[in-house]
Order: sequence, then structure tokens, then C-alpha cells
Amino acid sequence: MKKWEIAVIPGDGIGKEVVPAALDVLKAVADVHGGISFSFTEFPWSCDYYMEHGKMMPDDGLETLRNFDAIFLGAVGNPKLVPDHISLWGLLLKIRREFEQVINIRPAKYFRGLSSPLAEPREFDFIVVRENSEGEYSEIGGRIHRGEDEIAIQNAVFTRKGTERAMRYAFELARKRKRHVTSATKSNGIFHTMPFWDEVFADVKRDYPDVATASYHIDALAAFFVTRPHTFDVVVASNLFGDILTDLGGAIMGSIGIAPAANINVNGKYPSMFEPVHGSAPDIYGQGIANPIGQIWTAKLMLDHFGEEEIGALLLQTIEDVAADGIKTPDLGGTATTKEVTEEICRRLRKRG
Ligand SMILES: NC(=O)C1=CN([C@@H]2O[C@H](COP(=O)(O)OP(=O)(O)OC[C@H]3O[C@@H](n4cnc5c(N)ncnc54)[C@H](O)[C@@H]3O)[C@@H](O)[C@H]2O)C=CC1
Ligand SMILES: CC(=O)C(=O)O
Ligand SMILES: [K+]
Ligand SMILES: [Mn+2]
Repeated sequence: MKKWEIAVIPGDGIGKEVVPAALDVLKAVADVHGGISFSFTEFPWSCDYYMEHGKMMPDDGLETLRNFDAIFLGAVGNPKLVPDHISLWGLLLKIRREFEQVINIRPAKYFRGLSSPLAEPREFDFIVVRENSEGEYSEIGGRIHRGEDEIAIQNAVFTRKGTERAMRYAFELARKRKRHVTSATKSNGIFHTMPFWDEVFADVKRDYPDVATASYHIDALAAFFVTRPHTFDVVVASNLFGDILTDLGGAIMGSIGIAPAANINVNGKYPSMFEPVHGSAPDIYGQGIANPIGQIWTAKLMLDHFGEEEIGALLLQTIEDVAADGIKTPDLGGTATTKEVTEEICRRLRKRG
């Protein structure tokens, strides 16, 4: 029996609704599999925690998390209580950085049973590889003066190591898929970092002559995600571009509420973290209608990471079946609750197992 120790951080808002839902599904997965089990240790780190303790997590929080096989997180952010840049940098981004989770994998695919807002989508299936450790997400910069002389400066950081690492990851991934990598650039407007990005891409692709490539400016690429998403396989993007493209990836699937993500530590020094693309959705929190699929599909990415791909595939198929049969939350045009969708997924999993 293989046992995985999981640190669970529901976080804020609907994180507190969809994480328990996904844990129920993981318990069903373990039962059905028979040879794996999970131990879940929950941590209340969140904006509520901040209100009580003046910080998003305890000082030894990272030390505590280190010993787990993976971190399973919902979402962070409650702007009514804590400014977003404080809460995200104090928990989510802190874990990504300190645990060297340098790659963020975010798949999107045409989903059976979901009505995409695209009029007549062809079947698409792509993965955005988002650089997750540097780029436009940086604390470097500052503000001076007030009033009409006020100045804010924000520096983007692109290292050859980090850029190349994300690109190589994308090429290796493409080799296991349809052997195509698209680079998201903006070298016509961003004077230093994006021409650099293009140069590194040109260097790296020379090592992968068996993989076809394309490079588009981010504005055009965003439009292509709408007009011809079926033409993409692996897309490699900087931290910010990848962030934006993957909400769009969720939207064309039918809802950002189903988009999964994995923050991968590639050097094996620290655990990886699994959290969906979406945030804490304060606009729907507390109504019991949050779509749990993003969190559940994220659990599938965690299973893949553990090498449990077979049961992961069964889980994804079950999610699709439930959606195809119309058991959907309101964001997908349905009337089901978080609980109803979750219970139906668990029920069918157990029936199959
Ligand atoms: N990785 C993370 O933890 C992220 C955290 N955030 C934080 O979340 C808070 C809200 O941010 P927003 O910009 O509103 O983004 P959001 O992703 O939370 O919500 C955007 C829209 O999508 C809907 N939505 C999101 N997830 C859904 C789900 N599972 N089911 C149904 N509908 C869903 C929401 O109701 C909202 O209308 C902020 O504090 C923000 O900083 C935002 C994005 C990522
Ligand atoms: C913060 C955020 O939106 C993300 O990392 O996806
Ligand atoms: K999230
Ligand atoms: Mn985002």
C-alpha cells in the first residue's frame, strides 16, 4: 500500500468549499484503487488567519510543509480583509518561490458535455507551461513621491536559467504529445525582456529538431485561443502571460471553474503544489454553487504526479461523464450544487471500481 502525505490548505472563499469536495473524491479514488491511500493534514492559513495572527502563515509554515509529499491548495484572497498583494505574496506566491515550484502546468481541453462560449469549437487539447518563479511577478521596484509627482516602478526579471528551464520543460512535454511548441512573446513592445525571451527560444528549439514551433505576440495569441484553439499543443509563456492565457483557456472550456493547475518543483528538493487556476470567487462564496471540477481535475494532476496515471485517467473520464449528463453547477449553465456534482462523481467512481 502506497501512502501519500498531503498538506491541505483550503485558503479563502470557495477554496473552503471545493477543497473538501476534492478530498471526498480523492478518498473515493483511494477506495477504488485499493493500493494507495492518502493522509490529509489541514492548515487554516488564509486571510482569516491573517486577521488573527497578522500573517498569512506561521513563521515555520514552510518548514512544516516541507515534509509532505504534496500541497493541495484551494485559493488565496479576500480583498475585503487583506489587500491581494499582501495575501498572495504571504502564502501562495511564497510557497511557489521558496519551494522552487518553477513550472506551472495548466491544461485546457474541449470538454464533453460543456457548452463552450465559442460558437463551434473544434476539439482542442493544449497545455500552457507557465514560467512560475520570476518574470513580471516580482517584488523588485518601488514607489516615490505622492500626488501628481507619484512614481511607481516595477521590474520584471528574466534569467536565462529560468527562461530556458520553462522552455525545455515545454519541449520535453511536447515530445510526449503532438510535438508542437508555441512561444508567447511581446518583443514588439517590451524592449528588453521579450527580445531576450525570443533569443532563448531560438537557442532551445535547436535542440529539439523533431518538435515544430510557432511564436506569436501575446495579443494575437490571445485572439487565436478564441478563433483556433485546436491548433495548439504546448504553449510556453512567462509568468504573467501564462496567468492571463490560462483564465482564457478555462473560459473557452466553458468556465474558469474547471481549469486545473500544478506548481511543479522540478529539482526534487521540495514538494509540488496543486491548486486550480481560479481564485477565491468572493462573488459566489457561501452559496454552495462553486464548481468543484477545477479542484477535482487538479487532484487528477496530483495523481499523475505520483505516477498514478491510470486512476487519474478514470477520474477525468468520470468528471466528463457527469458533466455530459448535465449534472453541472450554474457557471456551466446547470442547476446542481457543489455537493451534488461531487457526490455524483464519487458515486460513479465507486461504481466503476
Ligand atoms: N491562485 C489563487 O489563489 C488565485 C487567487 N485569486 C484571488 O481570488 C480573489 C478573487 O479574484 P477574481 O479576480 O475575482 O478571480 P476568481 O477566479 O476568484 O473569479 C473570477 C470569476 O470566476 C468565477 N469563478 C471562479 N472560480 C469558480 C468556480 N470554481 N465555480 C464557479 N465560478 C467560479 C467567479 O465567481 C468570478 O465571477 C482575489 O482575492 C484574487 O487575488 C485570483 C486568482 C488566483
Ligand atoms: C495569482 C494568479 O492569478 C495566478 O497565479 O494564477
Ligand atoms: K487557485
Ligand atoms: Mn491567475
